[in-house]
Amino acid sequence: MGVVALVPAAGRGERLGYGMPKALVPVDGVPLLVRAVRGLLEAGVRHVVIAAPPSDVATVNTVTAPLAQAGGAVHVLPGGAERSDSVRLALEHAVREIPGTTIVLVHDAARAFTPPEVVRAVIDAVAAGHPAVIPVLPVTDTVKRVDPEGVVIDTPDRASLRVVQTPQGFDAAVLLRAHGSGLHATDDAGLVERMGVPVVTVPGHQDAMKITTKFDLAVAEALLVGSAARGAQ
Ligand SMILES: Nc1ccn([C@@H]2O[C@H](COP(=O)(O)OP(=O)(O)OP(=O)(O)O)[C@@H](O)[C@H]2O)c(=O)n1
Ligand SMILES: C[C@](O)(CO)[C@H](O)COP(=O)(O)O
Repeated sequence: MGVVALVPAAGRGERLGYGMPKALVPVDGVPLLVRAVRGLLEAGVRHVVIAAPPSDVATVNTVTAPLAQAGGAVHVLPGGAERSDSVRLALEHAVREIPGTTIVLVHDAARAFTPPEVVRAVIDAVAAGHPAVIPVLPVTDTVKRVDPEGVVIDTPDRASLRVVQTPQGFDAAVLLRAHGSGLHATDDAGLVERMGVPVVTVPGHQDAMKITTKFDLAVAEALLVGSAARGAQ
């Protein structure tokens, strides 16, 4: 089973406003990207392809080199203008350069605290024969659809809604076809869905939240303090 993880990490992190690409922002001295890749390696992934901010490829190589020494192969290449471009570039690299790639995970560097159990659950479900697998959480707020003026259209039944996380896992050939389809979506499973391929869900985890804003970063720092305190008990 050849599992390769693609890590889109080329975003600018404008909403976080830290003055550097978000993937390199440290939490307790360790960049988000390093934490995300470490989680994948801990889950048993052996090849990780990182789409880095084009101006920071050398820095990303430097910060991730020690991870490769710890038993995984880490490949770094420049990402693209949009997240989907970064994923496509990393996918093309994986298919070209890593023989035997059969299962592909796509995992946001920004979801740096995703527990390895979530990664393993996604891999296991793809290995069991599902062509596309995503981790999800229930929606805890009431959600409304609104028109461009902000007037409510309706209230979808939240029992059928889910919040979607990463890693998203795919049969490699299916993901390659999805990225060559010319379709657009905000996540990789969205492309696969539009091709009519079934996408199944596994339970996500609150710690797999996407660090987007300063508030999210503060939550991540609190999570780390909490887990250090639990470890010391
Ligand atoms: N051109 C891009 C844009 C985003 N990403 C990655 O996709 C993931 C999800 O994107 P998001 O969290 O929205 O990050 P940013 O694009 O950096 O955020 P912002 O919109 O605030 O700049 C991140 O790991 C980000 O680095 C990427 O690889 N290439
Ligand atoms: C892939 C994703 O993290 C699933 O929730 C999300 O769609 C990424 O969205 P972004 O707007 O590119 O950050």
